[in-house]
Amino acid sequence: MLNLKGKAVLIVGGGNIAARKIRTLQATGAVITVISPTLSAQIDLQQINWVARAYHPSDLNHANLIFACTDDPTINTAISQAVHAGQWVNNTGDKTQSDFYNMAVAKSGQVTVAISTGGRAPKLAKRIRQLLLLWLIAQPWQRERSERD
Ligand SMILES: C[C@@]1(CC(=O)O)c2cc3[nH]c(cc4nc(cc5[nH]c(cc(n2)[C@H]1CCC(=O)O)[C@@](C)(CC(=O)O)[C@@H]5CCC(=O)O)C(CC(=O)O)=C4CCC(=O)O)c(CCC(=O)O)c3CC(=O)O
Ligand SMILES: NC(=O)C1=CN([C@@H]2O[C@H](COP(=O)(O)OP(=O)(O)OC[C@H]3O[C@@H](n4cnc5c(N)ncnc54)[C@H](O)[C@@H]3O)[C@@H](O)[C@H]2O)C=CC1
Repeated sequence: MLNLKGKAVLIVGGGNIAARKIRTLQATGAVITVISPTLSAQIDLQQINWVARAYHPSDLNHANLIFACTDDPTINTAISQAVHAGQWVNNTGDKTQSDFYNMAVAKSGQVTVAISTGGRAPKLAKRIRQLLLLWLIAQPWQRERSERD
């Protein structure tokens, strides 16, 4: 639960995983910059600043939060190692090189439930999220709330 409104978030790489991270970040009001020679069709150009080239270490300047999402483990590692004091990095290909990582989030009405497997089984976290969401939607407080609203 980070408040990322107005924070500078840098995403290196513009593929499938970047697209997923961007979907989650969009709702937070973060200012998102993507550095990548290519961009997945799943990424909405209106929601990000796209710099269409390969990563350069100076790209890290001024970023609050960094996601290394390229398909090149050498680049992802270089990014993890180059972050400055006070910056937090998520190497999406290697949790041992990450200051933080992401949880699966089930949100319904006022309730948010986040699931972590400590990086051991992300697919299981996704499955649990899907089941939890079905359960959450069926709870009486959701109906009471929509009757009140
Ligand atoms: C450490 C972490 C870092 C981070 O990304 O923050 C991480 C790391 C890795 N994930 C890998 C694989 C997959 N990850 C997913 C899905 C999700 N992964 C997410 C989080 C995290 N993934 C963090 C730990 C979370 C935890 O504690 O469990 C979720 C929950 C949230 C999100 O991404 O925002 C999101 C569910 C979204 C949802 O709820 O829908 C799927 C399924 C799919 O894509 O459908 C697969 C295919 C699995 C398969 O096929 O078995 C690999 C192997 C890469 C490779 O080598 O191929 C690594 C690398 C490694 O293990 O270090
Ligand atoms: N954390 C997670 O949930 C998961 C993480 N992964 C990791 O994510 C990595 C990326 O996976 P995908 O997005 O599916 O790959 P992808 O092939 O769809 O995208 C890779 C992107 O990186 C860009 N790129 C490559 N070299 C670059 C450079 N030097 N500078 C800037 N951008 C560069 C490419 O242009 C492309 O846009 C995988 O290699 C794997 O390590 C994979 C599955 C799940």
